[in-house]
Amino acid sequence: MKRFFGRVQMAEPRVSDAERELFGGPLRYDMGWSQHEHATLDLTMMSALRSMPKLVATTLRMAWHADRRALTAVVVSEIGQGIAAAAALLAVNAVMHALLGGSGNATQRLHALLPGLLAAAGIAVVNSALAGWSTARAGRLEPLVERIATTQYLAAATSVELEAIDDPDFRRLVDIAQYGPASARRMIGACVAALNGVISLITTAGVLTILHPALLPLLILIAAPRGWGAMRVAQERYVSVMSWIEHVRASRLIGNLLTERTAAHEVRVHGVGDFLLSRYERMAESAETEQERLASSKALTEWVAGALSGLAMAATYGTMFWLITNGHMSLAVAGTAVIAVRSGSASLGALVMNVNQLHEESLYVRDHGRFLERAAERAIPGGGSPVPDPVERIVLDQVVYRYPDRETPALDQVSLTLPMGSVTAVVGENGSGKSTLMKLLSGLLLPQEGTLRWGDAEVGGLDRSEVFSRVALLTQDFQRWPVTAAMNIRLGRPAHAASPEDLQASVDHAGAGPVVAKLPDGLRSLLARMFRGAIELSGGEWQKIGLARTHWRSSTSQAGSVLIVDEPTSALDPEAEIEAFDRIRRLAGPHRAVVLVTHRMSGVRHADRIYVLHRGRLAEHGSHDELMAAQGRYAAMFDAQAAQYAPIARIPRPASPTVTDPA
Ligand SMILES: Nc1ncnc2c1ncn2[C@@H]1O[C@H](COP(=O)(O)OP(=O)(O)OP(=O)(O)O)[C@@H](O)[C@H]1O
Repeated sequence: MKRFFGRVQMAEPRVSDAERELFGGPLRYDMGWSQHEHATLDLTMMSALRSMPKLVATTLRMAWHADRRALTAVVVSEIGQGIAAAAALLAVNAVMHALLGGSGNATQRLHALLPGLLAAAGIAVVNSALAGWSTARAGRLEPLVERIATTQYLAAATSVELEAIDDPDFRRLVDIAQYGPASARRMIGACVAALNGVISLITTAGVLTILHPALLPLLILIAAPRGWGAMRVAQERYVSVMSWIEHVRASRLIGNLLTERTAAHEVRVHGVGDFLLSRYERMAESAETEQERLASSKALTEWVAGALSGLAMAATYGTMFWLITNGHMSLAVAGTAVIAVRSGSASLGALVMNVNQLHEESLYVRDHGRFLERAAERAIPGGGSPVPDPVERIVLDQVVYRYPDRETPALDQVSLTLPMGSVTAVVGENGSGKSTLMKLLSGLLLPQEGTLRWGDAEVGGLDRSEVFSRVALLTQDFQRWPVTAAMNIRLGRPAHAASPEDLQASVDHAGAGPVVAKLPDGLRSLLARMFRGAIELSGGEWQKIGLARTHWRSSTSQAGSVLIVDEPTSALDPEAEIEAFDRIRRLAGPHRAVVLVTHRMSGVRHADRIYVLHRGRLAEHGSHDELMAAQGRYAAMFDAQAAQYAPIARIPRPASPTVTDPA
């Protein structure tokens, strides 16, 4: 009994050997479905029914905002279908009476049938027209709701502070909420179906009560086991999905790795392909065993539900037989009742399934709503004062910045000045805080202590979109947009319309002329390997396009701007690197400051001022000559790199390991 009526238990996940070998145990993604685990496992028929009105209201509100006329049409047509179903039953009743309860000869009886039959046929035509109307209007509503929800999601994701994007909890919410829009779309369909189910159930129940009051409880008795069966099967499926979601993800991860372009080299040369494929098969086999178990369990539950429903049906027919033989019910009413009971139990079964689906989808829609709320809390504030004009310098004073999940600050009491027209270099070992400093300078992060001022204005009080408009960024991992070469450059300032000819000066400045000349369609060539006919550039060629984009942004910026370049030459050959540093230096102008971050010491020696960071603190600063004379950290770094190019007197060879011959 407990097998069928007890609480559905979460099965202990069975980890395949392949998973243990690869991941050290089950992969546990802390996102998506697992967040719904408890909400979903709580799903009982009562809790699902209790939450029904709220869910329907949420969906209807969304649909109302999307297109109120389409929504009204759907509701009207669904109510119309319910009324048509009731009218059809009454027409059937009239036919039954004419057939079984009428008087006269056969011809007269057949004539008496005609009005009922004609009415039933007319109602069927109206009903199908209403169903078609509902389908067409719901077909408009569904994509509309999905589009609105997707736009809300994307707009919210792009409007938050960078700090939120770096926050793992927020990222998780971003991941989960992506399923919301599709669920909102499916909820419309489920809602319409549920509405249809409720209306036809009410009308059928009304007709049955008119026919005989005893028939309504009997209808419930027939439908209840099927409803229970549907709910039980759904619960078992949820629990299985919960238990197996991590394993499904693990095998999907392997599948992706096998086909990913970035892994293609090692998959082939290191023989990783065959190895991972065999693990994939073993993991898939254990998932198939679970599917088989689930199918058997479903078959058994449905059989029990069917048997109970059959017993209830027998009891119903028995009662009807008793009512007829004792003269409490006419044969005609009994005939109509049989049809009404059948259609009523089908409606109830479908309703249970739809409520079930509504509940499942609503979990994702709720996540979507939660994400929108959290994103609004963490959005970059709008408004603020304009950036002063002119700005003579940007000044950091005793700035401290600590990442949310870190104890030690990434930047600790850092002070520096960027005068317009100057080139400032920032150097330091890995993890010393250079990139964090660049994020602060570009307005992506705000100081937690100390001040950052554009002219006399504190950055926190400025209109951030104006600050961004004064910044040009070129980082090592700059975006390689899958669009044409021209658009790749123009996206440095997308709001500024430009023809490929307008971009030529930027191409020339970046030394990207030969790169563009090689492209089949010049600047109009598509740069994206995933599309047919597109071209893939090498890392160094991409960096030249990136530099052209930076030039385009700088050349279209207003007075008082800053150009931030972070490791811009890592993929360039030595000659191109020297040229690139020269071009970047030339971008400094009377109203533009350039900040350069690099590990290439040769690139910074011509900077006006060099700042050396060490473990988030400013270790020293000065010109190249001053810092070399000081013989501190900078001089040590510079000398270490220079030594690699010094003439080699004698290359010491490492001692060969002694190999003993076992023979
Ligand atoms: N998003 C982040 N969340 C948490 N900690 C971070 C984040 N980004 C950087 N850090 C930490 O802050 C410190 C400074 O990192 P940063 O990237 O600024 O150094 P860097 O000098 O640019 O290093 P590299 O030369 O390797 O690029 C490091 O300890 C790093 O682990």
